Amino acid sequence: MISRIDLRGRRPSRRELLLELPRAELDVEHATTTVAPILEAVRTRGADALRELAERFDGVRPAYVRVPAEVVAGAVGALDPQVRAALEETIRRVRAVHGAQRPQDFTVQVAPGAQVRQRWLPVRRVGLYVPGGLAVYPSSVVMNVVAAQEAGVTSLAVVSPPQKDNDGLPDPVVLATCALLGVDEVYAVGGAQAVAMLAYGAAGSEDVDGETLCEPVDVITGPGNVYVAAAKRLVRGVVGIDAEAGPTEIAILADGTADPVHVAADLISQAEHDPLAAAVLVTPSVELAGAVEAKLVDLTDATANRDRVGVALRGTQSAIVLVDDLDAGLDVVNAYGAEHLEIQTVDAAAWADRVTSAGAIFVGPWSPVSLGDYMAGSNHVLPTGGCAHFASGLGVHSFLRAVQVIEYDADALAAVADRVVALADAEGLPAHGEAVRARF
Ligand SMILES: NC(=O)c1ccc[n+]([C@@H]2O[C@H](COP(=O)([O-])OP(=O)(O)OC[C@H]3O[C@@H](n4cnc5c(N)ncnc54)[C@H](O)[C@@H]3O)[C@@H](O)[C@H]2O)c1
Ligand SMILES: N[C@H](CO)Cc1c[nH]c[nH+]1
Ligand SMILES: [Zn+2]
Repeated sequence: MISRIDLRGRRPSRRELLLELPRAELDVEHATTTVAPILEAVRTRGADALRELAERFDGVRPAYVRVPAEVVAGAVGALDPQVRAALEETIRRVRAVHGAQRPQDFTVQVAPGAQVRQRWLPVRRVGLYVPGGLAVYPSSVVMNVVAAQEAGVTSLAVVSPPQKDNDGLPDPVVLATCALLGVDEVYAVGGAQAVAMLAYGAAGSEDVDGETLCEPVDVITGPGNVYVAAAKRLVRGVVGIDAEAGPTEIAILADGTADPVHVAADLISQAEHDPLAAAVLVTPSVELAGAVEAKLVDLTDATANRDRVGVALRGTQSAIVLVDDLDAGLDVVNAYGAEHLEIQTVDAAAWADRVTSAGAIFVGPWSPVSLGDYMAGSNHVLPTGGCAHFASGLGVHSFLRAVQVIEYDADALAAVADRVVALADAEGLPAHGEAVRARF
């Protein structure tokens, strides 16, 4: 079912690897043509367009576009106690890790009386996307909200698609998780239309035409399908966005010591997200490759989302890549830049230290990706499609800006006045120098 790519006997360059490695055929650029009219409809027609788009894409007309605060708060009462306990532990761990992420302000005295300070400021208001198409994601509420709260953001709006089986409200556990985190601004809006509403704001409350339904935000974060990714690409510049976090990817670098059942189970765990999800095993062990192939067949047959898993594993985005040794395997995973990379080898931590590109790295046999999805304390909103080569996963930094504050006294300015004038003249901008001279 899963294809093989055999790189044994040769050491492809990075350029060749990028051509040969499997990758989801996800055309975000093409999807922008589908979503551009959706953005325009929401920008110009607000709540009316949101209700129509929900009917068209989610199959339900939501009773409320903005979920009433009492409905959000009331969802906690209906939570299964075990799910509530699990959510509370997740929140505790994610908060502990994200609380430690806040960068320090600093002041540098560059000369006597001359100082430059750097302050980190949270953005004013954020829009947090929580997917809800093929599956629902209360855990993504935690990842988005806790990161924003730990950055110091005070105005948070959560959006998630209306669910047919919840009267057009978002998933009940999503609502309850918002309430547990103290968020009461929640919208039953999904897909590109949610991104548009957050970026441009929207008018048209439940019963008063023209009244503001949603104020625009400064930053939009969160994972989603190709339409969500395309909409985020289109509104970048109107608002800030995080890295593209599209269909899930897992790569595993494993040697002959890895347990084939663990490797196969971990590949399947991420393949169940989406028919476009990518599962890639990189190994020098032909025995492991064969055993994993066999286990993939057995475990896929037995799993609930077998149809999605089967499509994802057979797709051109998934493969078992055979290499000569772990050094060659490291070249492969570094060129691939997976959203999630597991290292299941002897001396796993040492191999992990040599990884240069991955959204998150899971080290050794006891750190599966699904631990990170829910409970590790790390963030599960991670860059996909090779974006890990230049972008980080979601974190406190996603909601912060650095502002430099410059303060010189008279002597400190006088000490460099001639130098400023020299540079201003060299650039043909003498008024810059005159602005300094005018002070003396
Ligand atoms: N990278 C990460 O950090 C991360 C984390 C969690 C989930 N994910 C990924 O997020 C994705 C979630 O996708 P999903 O579909 O389940 O939920 P989603 O909420 O992203 O998408 C559902 C929405 O898509 C829109 N839509 C559906 N078909 C459309 C069409 N033909 N035209 C325009 N809009 C359309 C609808 O408005 C619907 O509300 C999965 O691919 C999953 O792997 C990624
Ligand atoms: N694996 C997903 C990130 O790509 C996150 C997730 C949430 N729930 C389950 N999994
Ligand atoms: Zn997952």
